[in-house]
Amino acid sequence: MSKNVLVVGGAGYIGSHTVLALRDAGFGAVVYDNFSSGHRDACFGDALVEGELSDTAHLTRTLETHDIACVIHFAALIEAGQSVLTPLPFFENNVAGTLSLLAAMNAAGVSRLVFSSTAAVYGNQAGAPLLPETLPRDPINPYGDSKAMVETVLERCVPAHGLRAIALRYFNASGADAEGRTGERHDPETHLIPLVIEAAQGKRAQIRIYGTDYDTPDGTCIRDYIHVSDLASGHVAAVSHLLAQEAPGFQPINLGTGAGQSVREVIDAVRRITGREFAVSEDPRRPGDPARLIADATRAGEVLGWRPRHSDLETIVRDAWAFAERARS
Ligand SMILES: NC(=O)c1ccc[n+]([C@@H]2O[C@H](COP(=O)([O-])OP(=O)(O)OC[C@H]3O[C@@H](n4cnc5c(N)ncnc54)[C@H](O)[C@@H]3O)[C@@H](O)[C@H]2O)c1
Ligand SMILES: O=c1ccn([C@@H]2O[C@H](COP(=O)(O)OP(=O)(O)O[C@H]3O[C@H](CO)[C@@H](O)[C@H](O)[C@H]3O)[C@@H](O)[C@H]2O)c(=O)[nH]1
Repeated sequence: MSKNVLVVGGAGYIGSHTVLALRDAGFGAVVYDNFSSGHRDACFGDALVEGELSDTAHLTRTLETHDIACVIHFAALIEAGQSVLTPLPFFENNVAGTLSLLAAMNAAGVSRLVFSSTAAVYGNQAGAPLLPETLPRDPINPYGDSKAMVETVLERCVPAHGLRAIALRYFNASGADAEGRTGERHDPETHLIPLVIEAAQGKRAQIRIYGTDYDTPDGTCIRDYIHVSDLASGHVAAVSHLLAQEAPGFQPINLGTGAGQSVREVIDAVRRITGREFAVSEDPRRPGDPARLIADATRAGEVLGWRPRHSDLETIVRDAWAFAERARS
C-alpha cells in the first residue's frame, strides 16, 4: 500500500519538484503551505491543505486525517543576505515554526522527518576544499544559524521522542523540471542563475557581481549548483530510507555535486547557452556570503544510494532558460 508523505512548503520551488518525484515513485503526497512564497499552480499533490507552520493544531489534524507516514519540511525564509538585515523573522519562521511542526508530529505519533537544511550551516571553513558532514556547524549568517539550530533540536529530540530524521543540506538549488511543469519563481528573486537569465532575457538592465576580491581563482564566490530535480530524487531516497529505518536517529546528509562554479563561470555559461549579450557590473560583496561552498557528496551515495544526474551547468542553465522563456510567452 502506498505511504502518504506530508510536504510542508510543497508549493515552493524545491517542494513542487519533490511532490512530482514522490508521486512518480508511488507515494501519496499532501501539500501543506501558506502561500507566502509558494504558488497555487505549483501544487501537484493528491491533496492541498492551506495552513500556517505555527498552527500546531491544524498540522496535527492534517497528519492524522491523511494518515501521514513521513513529513518533508521545506517551509522557511530562505535568503541568506536578507537574514543579515532582518534576522528575527528568520528565527521565528525557521526555528519556532519547526518547533510547532515537531509538536504536531509528536501529538499525532509521526516520527519520520526529512528537514531542508543547507550548505549555509558550514560558513567559512578555512582550508576545506570539500565540505563533509563531519565538520562542525559554523554559520556566518542568521539564515544558516536558524538551520543549524533546528539540526541541534532534531539531534536532541531523538532519544526523548523516538525521532527518525534526516537533514538534507542542499547546496545551491537551480534549474527546473525538464518537462516545464514547475521551476524557480521567487519574488523578489535573489538567486544568481535566475537573475542572470532575466538579464539575458532583457528583463533587467544588468547582472551585478557581488564581490570580485574573494580568495578564489577569479575573485568571485564559488558555489556547488545542484539541479532541483536531483534534489527531488534525493528526498524520495531519504523518505524511503527513513520508512525502512526502525531505530530512532538523526543524520545530516549533503546534497551537492562535489564541484563548484564561480559567479563569472555561471555568467559565461548563460551567455554561451542562450547566445544573448547583457551588461555585467562589479559591485561590493554582499554581507553574509562565504567565499566557497562545495559539497563532499560521499555520504549521500553511501547512505541513500543517491547521485546527481542532471547537475552539469549546461543542463541546469538549459532547463532554467526553457522554463523562464515558457513563463514569458
Ligand atoms: N533554494 C535554495 O537554493 C536552497 C538551498 C538550501 C536550502 N534551501 C531550503 O530549502 C527549502 C525550500 O526552499 P525553496 O527555494 O523551495 O523556497 P520557496 O520559498 O520556494 O518555498 C518555501 C515554501 O514554504 C512555504 N512557507 C514558508 N513559510 C511558511 C509558513 N510559515 N507556513 C506554511 N508554509 C510556509 C512557502 O509559501 C513556499 O511554498 C527552504 O527550507 C530553504 O531554506 C533552499
Ligand atoms: O545578483 C547576484 C546574485 C548572487 N550573486 C552571488 O552568487 C552567489 C550565489 O548566490 P545565491 O544564488 O543568492 O545563493 P546563496 O547566497 O549561495 O544561497 C543559496 O544557497 C544556499 C546554499 O549554498 C542556501 O542555503 C540558500 O537558501 C540559497 O538562497 C553568491 O556568491 C552571491 O554573492 C551575485 O554575484 N549577484
